[in-house]
Amino acid sequence: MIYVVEMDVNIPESWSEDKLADYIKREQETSQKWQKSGKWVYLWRVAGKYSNISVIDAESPDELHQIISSLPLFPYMNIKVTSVCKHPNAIRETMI
Ligand SMILES: O=C(O)C[C@H]1C=CC(=O)O1
Repeated sequence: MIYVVEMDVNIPESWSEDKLADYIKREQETSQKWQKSGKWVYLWRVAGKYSNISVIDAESPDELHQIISSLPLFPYMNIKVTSVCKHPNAIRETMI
């Protein structure tokens, strides 16, 4: 199943630079692990916002939740998930 996921990140103002750098480093390691697995297919920055739009190819809603909630910044995100399927007029055979 293909999911389009928008993640808005809200970093608490009280965090030190060191704490933020630690989270960002672990966030990178985790998201790149999923990207290398092939399940996290696209990761784009939303221009002008601390947000991303991602395309995740997960087997089920449970697996999607496992992927997203493994991110260290997960507790600090507002997340919108849209499940998509092939459009009947799409000329490409594959969705991704
Ligand atoms: O920076 C972000 O958008 C948050 C986060 C989600 C994936 C990733 O690598 O970082």
